[in-house]
Amino acid sequence: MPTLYSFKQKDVLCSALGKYVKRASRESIKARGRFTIALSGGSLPSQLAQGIVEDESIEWDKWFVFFADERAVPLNDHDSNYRLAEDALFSKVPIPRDQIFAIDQNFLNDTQELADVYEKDLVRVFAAKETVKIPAFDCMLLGVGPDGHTCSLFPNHELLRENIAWVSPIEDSPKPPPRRITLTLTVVTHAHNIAFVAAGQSKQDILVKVLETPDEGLPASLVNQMGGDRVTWFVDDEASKLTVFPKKEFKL
Ligand SMILES: O=C(O)[C@H](O)[C@@H](O)[C@H](O)[C@H](O)COP(=O)(O)O
Repeated sequence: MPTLYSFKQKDVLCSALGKYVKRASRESIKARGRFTIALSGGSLPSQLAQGIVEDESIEWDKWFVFFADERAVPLNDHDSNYRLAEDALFSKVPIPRDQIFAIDQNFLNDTQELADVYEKDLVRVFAAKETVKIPAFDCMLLGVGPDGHTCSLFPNHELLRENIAWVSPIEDSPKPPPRRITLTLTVVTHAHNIAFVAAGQSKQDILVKVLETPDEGLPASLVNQMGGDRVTWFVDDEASKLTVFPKKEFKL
């Protein structure tokens, strides 16, 4: 069963998220010598940054950063998830540039190629598909949309059934921009630690659906079910106002 933490104030939420990520980083580096993390877009990069940028104990040189999803746009475009993360995080901490995996700008016109080339980056870091059937990220950081989408996995989309590719293209995202790439559900749910972050009134209804009526098969519910106790929700009291799902007290 997932863990739900709800915080009165957004800055306390961010600092708790930061503690969670720092612990995952410490434990992964101790166990495997590095920390592999996938970031989403939306408000997540700045929420994460608030909780970690000032921490001097983080071993940034051991971080390998991927994107849970990315829009097929130039890296300096306002729609780029990379740009969000660059502004909020990468520009402020010394993660080695060659350990930050952005999409390849040469393939923006062909989302299948864009996804395949990005998958090759995963293969380089996690080893070949023949050796590692599914890459296991140390930490997967996700947002959730009001429709229950997460990454670029949208409700009722055929992509939810993809179980061979690690990275898939999508050309018809209901949320603009339509052309994107995304980690597949298989990869997302295989991570050691999976965290959702949701804040504000606009998340009230979707939290009730995802946490209380998982049978609707929404992408965020599927991650919740498949990830089980590896899934942690960081929400604010505004977002969790309507849910009766049991909340835990945050202690780390
Ligand atoms: O690619 C996208 O369309 C966004 O990145 C999206 O997936 C985002 O993660 C959610 O909509 C939640 O965003 P917020 O947490 O900012 O509400």
